[in-house]
Amino acid sequence: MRAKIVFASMTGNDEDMAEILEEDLLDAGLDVDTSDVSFTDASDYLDSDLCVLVTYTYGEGAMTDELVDFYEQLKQLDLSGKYFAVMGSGDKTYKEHYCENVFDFEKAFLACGAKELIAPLTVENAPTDEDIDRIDQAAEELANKLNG
Ligand SMILES: Cc1cc2nc3c(=O)[nH]c(=O)nc-3n(C[C@H](O)[C@H](O)[C@H](O)COP(=O)(O)O)c2cc1C
Repeated sequence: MRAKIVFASMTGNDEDMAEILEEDLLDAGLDVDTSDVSFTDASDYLDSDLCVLVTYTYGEGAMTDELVDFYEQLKQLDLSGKYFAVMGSGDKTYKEHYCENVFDFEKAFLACGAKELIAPLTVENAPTDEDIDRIDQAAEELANKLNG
């Protein structure tokens, strides 16, 4: 099974999350490729069974240019038969905009026909030990569902 993880990160929190997930999925025996959204075309997901997006949210949910480009590419894809998961870091002081881009991408993947394997995983700012445990558990759930 192949997993493609794409991350968007300005200050490193989402990159850290993506790296933790990558290690977990590799340990679970998946073939994993991880890349920065700025250097990735959404069509790269077409080579994978599991499509993952890990993203920040800035500007009260308005997407940054790098995210808009990727989002527009994603919306053109037919991902039926594939699985996806979304996660990301935000800050609850932004209230209704907390991790908004994570949920924007969840909707986009669903519209592309992909099947969601786990609930969106959100983290406040830098992942704590508890958050890392949650990412580990999410990876285990993903691997079990993919292999089951
Ligand atoms: C100017 C600015 C705007 C932000 N806007 C939001 C927001 O709308 N919603 C949210 O959940 N977090 C918001 N955040 C918090 C970041 O998403 C959070 O710090 C996240 O961990 C950054 O991830 P990164 O380290 O991967 O870039 C904002 C942070 C800054 C500095």
